[in-house]
Amino acid sequence: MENILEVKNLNIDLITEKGNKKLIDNVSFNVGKKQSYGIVGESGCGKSITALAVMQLLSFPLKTSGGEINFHSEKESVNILSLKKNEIRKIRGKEISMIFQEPMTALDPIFTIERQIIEALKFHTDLNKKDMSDMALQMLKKVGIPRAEEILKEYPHQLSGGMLQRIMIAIALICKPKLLIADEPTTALDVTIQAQILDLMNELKTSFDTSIIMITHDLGVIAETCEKVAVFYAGQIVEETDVVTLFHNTAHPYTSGLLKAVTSLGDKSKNLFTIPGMVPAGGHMPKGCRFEERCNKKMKICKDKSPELIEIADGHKCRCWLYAESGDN
Ligand SMILES: Nc1ncnc2c1ncn2[C@@H]1O[C@H](COP(=O)(O)OP(=O)(O)OP(=O)(O)O)[C@@H](O)[C@H]1O
Repeated sequence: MENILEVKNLNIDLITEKGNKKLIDNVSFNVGKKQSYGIVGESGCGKSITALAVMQLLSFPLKTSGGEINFHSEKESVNILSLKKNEIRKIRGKEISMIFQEPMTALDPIFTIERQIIEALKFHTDLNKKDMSDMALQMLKKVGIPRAEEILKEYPHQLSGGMLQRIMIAIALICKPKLLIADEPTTALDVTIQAQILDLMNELKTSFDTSIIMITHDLGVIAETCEKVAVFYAGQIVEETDVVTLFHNTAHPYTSGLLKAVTSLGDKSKNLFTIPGMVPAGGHMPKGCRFEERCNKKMKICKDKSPELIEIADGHKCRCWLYAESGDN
């Protein structure tokens, strides 16, 4: 499979008066053309800042401190990290779009829905006003908005959270981007609306041939939408594989913990399972495995030495001493 995005040894630092703290540590992954790639992990693992780096949207006190983010459009291949501001603007919103968790804060309360949808068209195309309005209308219909003509003239506060998220998707897709990054797109919504939005994204992915990076803390969302998954923990990838293997042949104890937490939600006879402890904060990483303190399979070596991300089976990578030859007690 050809790749649309190749992230190589990405490092992101937090700049502080006492020096820089590494928040993302040598993260590498590839997203295939037309593929849905999931990034999953608890809050604070570095999912969102990785996505912001792909859009070149990190701002002080965060900065990329190494690596490459190679984006392969139809026309050319570019390293996003080396693009100037005017160059990334041509890609952002056109070739790569992003949907955020909170549509209400991402939309501007003082502009109509129509104005917000055609903003990207104005910037990236030479279409006249009538054609832009027609496209906005068609797009609203595509994302399942009823009374689309009327809604175009309305303002964000007049619409429900589910409707606003559909509008965010319409804005993100209006220029037919090759890559769509969805950062917790359903977290703020009711469960039934969540399912509708995920169905819609799956449908649109097929009709627009878009690759998707789905960022979530919810393995249920991953199961519904993704083909390949990276599990993030404390600024590193700890497991990467196809979605079926992730659920049926789980390797990393952290992934097992996340899965156990989801399955215990559906079983009323059991207490809710949570992984004990917390994700270590950036700049305070332990010397050994970052998950060691919380791990129910830890060995002596885990405290002393950090494991590498290695291929444990075809296309299945894991960062855990359980799978390394030298991982004896
Ligand atoms: N603007 C910022 N200033 C300082 N630290 C930040 C900033 N943004 C993120 N961080 C830190 O970077 C780390 C990763 O944050 P990030 O938001 O990427 O996590 P996440 O996995 O996406 O979690 P969430 O789902 O809560 O957003 C965290 O330790 C967070 O505190």
